[in-house]
Amino acid sequence: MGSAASEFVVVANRLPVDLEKLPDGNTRWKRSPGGLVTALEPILRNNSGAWVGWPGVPDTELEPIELDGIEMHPVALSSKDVADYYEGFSNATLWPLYHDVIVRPEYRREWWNSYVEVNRRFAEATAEAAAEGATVWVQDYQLQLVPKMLRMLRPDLTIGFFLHIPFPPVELFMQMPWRTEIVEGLLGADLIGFHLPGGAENFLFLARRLLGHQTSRGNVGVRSKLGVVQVGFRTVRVGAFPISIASGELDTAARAKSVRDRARQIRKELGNPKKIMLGVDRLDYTKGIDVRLDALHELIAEKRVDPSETVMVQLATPSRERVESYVQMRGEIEMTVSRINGEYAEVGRPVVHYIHRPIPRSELIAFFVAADVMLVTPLRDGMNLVAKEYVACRPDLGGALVLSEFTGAAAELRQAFLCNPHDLEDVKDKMEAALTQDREDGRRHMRALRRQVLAHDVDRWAKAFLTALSRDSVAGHSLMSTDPTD
Ligand SMILES: O=P(O)(O)OC[C@H]1O[C@H](O[C@H]2O[C@H](CO)[C@@H](O)[C@H](O)[C@H]2O)[C@H](O)[C@@H](O)[C@@H]1O
Ligand SMILES: Nc1ccn([C@@H]2O[C@H](COP(=O)(O)OP(=O)(O)O)[C@@H](O)[C@H]2O)c(=O)n1
Repeated sequence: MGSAASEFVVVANRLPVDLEKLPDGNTRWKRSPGGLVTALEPILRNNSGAWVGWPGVPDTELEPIELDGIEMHPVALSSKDVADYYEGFSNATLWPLYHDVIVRPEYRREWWNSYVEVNRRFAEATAEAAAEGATVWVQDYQLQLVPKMLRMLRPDLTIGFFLHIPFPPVELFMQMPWRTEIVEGLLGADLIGFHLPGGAENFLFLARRLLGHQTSRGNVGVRSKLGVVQVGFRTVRVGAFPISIASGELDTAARAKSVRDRARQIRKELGNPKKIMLGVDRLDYTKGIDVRLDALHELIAEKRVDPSETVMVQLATPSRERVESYVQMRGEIEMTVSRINGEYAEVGRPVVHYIHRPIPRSELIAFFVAADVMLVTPLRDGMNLVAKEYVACRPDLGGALVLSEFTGAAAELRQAFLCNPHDLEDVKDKMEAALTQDREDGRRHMRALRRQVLAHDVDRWAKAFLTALSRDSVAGHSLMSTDPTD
């Protein structure tokens, strides 16, 4: 442990910034993709601490570096680690298994071995970075073994773990050949957080049935009524903490004149259509981009949507581009975009505008402000921050949100046009209803949605989790204790 060791350490697969190697041989840092970084970056920026993570490029050893007030501790991954631990076990085994087996998970021993080895490297790097008695917050499915490994290296630490994706139903989790090791790995934490009570309850059941631990029974609450697992003399607590966004910052940004001007300009560049529909996602098969495209295609064919008045913009950040299921899905989505445009576009006036590259944050906010209908249609999603970002960007009370019931966000955003992404007729009906909603009804719904998103921001999420974690370390709870953290 060095003298500059930190009292608060976040550990995540990625650093909040990726190192980019430029063609001229120079390097620069750019924002990493995904909602985990969106949520945690402002928290660490505002509370000094360290972040342990991979800098996003393989075979690169870097010294710790301070960026934007955060002490970054890069963990190096070789090209083979990236193939086996990141693309393999994390994103071709765990990701599909935890997202309801939308594609078939692959169980390969060499990927598992790499997962164990890389988790050990993260645990060792964290043990180095953390001060005596520090609080460490481990993030997500890529690092489920770290809590136990870290506890063995540093029993003095308080360790929290948060899972950003759904925790699957027990019957699906039981497929996992290394299911015992994963549950044991997580139980190294003092507090394990999930987005929703259902995930926490699934985990409690496994701790009881698979490992034979005594656990609390009954329902887990939202930010309250934690579950408990007794692991020898240690008590591990389990809870539901739905993540959110820096909603106040986005609300302010969306009110800026420059953003509103840009939103108007976007409308003009799109040909001033009557209605703009928007999708914003990493290009991932869980996000249901194909679902919304198919729904639009049929709505146009059935003459329920007029392609001369309505356009759709799909902003898709490249993601996990070498994983086979992602390669295949990209091909299918691009084919559908071409088919819709081939059948219904006019020269210079596409129906679907598709952008497959990251776009700057300010530009994204302007798109949220410009869009009449936001399409969030995942087949399964842990939370989905995009839905909350859209709502935060609508202080004008305009716009409408079509939201899949299979997102974590749907548990909170009840005033959206909720749809079942497995039922195309339902998606079509909700898209049509959102496009044709009465202005006053729309304002009423948006006001209710905004109340939820502005009141429950990412600071509140972090505070709820960290308060529960610190109480846990001091109080030493008994098996059946419940302890509201709100
Ligand atoms: O790091 P990548 O492989 O490029 O993936 C990006 C992130 O995707 C996932 O995000 C999840 O976290 C969000 C915030 O809690 C949540 O809203 C969303 O539903 C999840 O899918 C992944 O969990 C992260 O680890 C990745 O960094
Ligand atoms: N083209 C895009 C798509 C998403 N994003 C951001 O990436 C994050 C996605 O978070 P999310 O929780 O909805 O989903 P994941 O990608 O984390 O699964 C949001 O903060 C989006 O604003 C972006 O900046 N540009």
